[in-house]
Amino acid sequence: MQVVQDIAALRAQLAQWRQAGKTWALVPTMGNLHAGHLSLVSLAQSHVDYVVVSIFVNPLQFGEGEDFAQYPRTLAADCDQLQALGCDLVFSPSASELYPTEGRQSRVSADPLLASRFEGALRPGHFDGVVTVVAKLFNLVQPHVAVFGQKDYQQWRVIQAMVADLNWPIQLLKGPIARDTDDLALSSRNQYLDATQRRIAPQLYQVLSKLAQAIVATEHPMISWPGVCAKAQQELIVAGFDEVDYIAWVDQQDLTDVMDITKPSVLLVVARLGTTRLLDNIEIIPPL
Ligand SMILES: Nc1ncnc2c1ncn2[C@@H]1O[C@H](COP(=O)(O)OP(=O)(O)OP(=O)(O)O)[C@@H](O)[C@H]1O
Ligand SMILES: CC(C)(CO)[C@@H](O)C(=O)[O-]
Ligand code: BAL
Repeated sequence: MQVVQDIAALRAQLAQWRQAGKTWALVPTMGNLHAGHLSLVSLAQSHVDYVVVSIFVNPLQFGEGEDFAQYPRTLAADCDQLQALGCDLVFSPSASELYPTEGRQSRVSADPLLASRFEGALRPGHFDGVVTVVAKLFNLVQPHVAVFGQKDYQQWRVIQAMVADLNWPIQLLKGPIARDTDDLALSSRNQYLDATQRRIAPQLYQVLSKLAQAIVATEHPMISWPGVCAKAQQELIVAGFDEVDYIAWVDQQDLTDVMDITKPSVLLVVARLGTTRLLDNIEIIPPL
């Protein structure tokens, strides 16, 4: 497995693969890899000849007062895991390699319809930062396939829309949410939790699952939704969460509110334990 920091070395390797008629996938990450990331690499490996994993904590997608400085950076351990899995290339540029122009930077705008609610509302500028770095990575790596996780559902939709809107010839794959044994969605930020918070955290998925079951079992979910949503919110607070940022039931495509199960929808939830925000979601497929 090659580990390259600079764009020239990356391009030299890609040129060889291109000349040999090979296909490759990109799995973009911010590092501190866990089994969720590794599952995306395995998914990528089943579709192409070679897999590139990028590891870059992107300053553009962090807001004022967010955890950019403290975000865990564990490159050596990440590379060990990727090597064991048979990954072919790790691209881990410095910030100055990816953003060499001090003080100015052209940006890609995320679709405002998809990006203005939920994470976009709570983290202004976040999705413009995400799509800008993903666009740069796509231009640099020119992958045939790119893989993202369902855990960051809104991010998935925003990137899917960008790829379609800007006509990138890239096949996108969505990897399912990898969970711990107690069903907590794996996330690098889980390590910010203390022991008490970690015991509370799995309630997020338990409450969300009950909410999904209630929707599927109800004849007129639109009537019961405000009540069951408020109840779920209350259950999270009683379980020990400090705040519920949002619980939403939205269309899988345009992320607007839905009121029945005739179209594919998704339940999104974000709740806080202390300052740590935990994301989770469950897709609801219409009955046949
Ligand atoms: N539990 C998971 N299962 C599957 N994919 C995941 C999981 N967690 C993250 N991913 C995906 O891995 C990719 C890189 O995400 P990232 O490096 O931000 O990891 P993370 O664990 O989500 O970190 P953070 O705690 O910062 O949200 C994204 O496409 C993300 O959706
Ligand atoms: C897609 C991504 C790697 C862009 O920095 C990041 O938002 C993430 O890790 O989900
Ligand atoms: N996994 C999403 C990236 C972020 O929170 O910045």
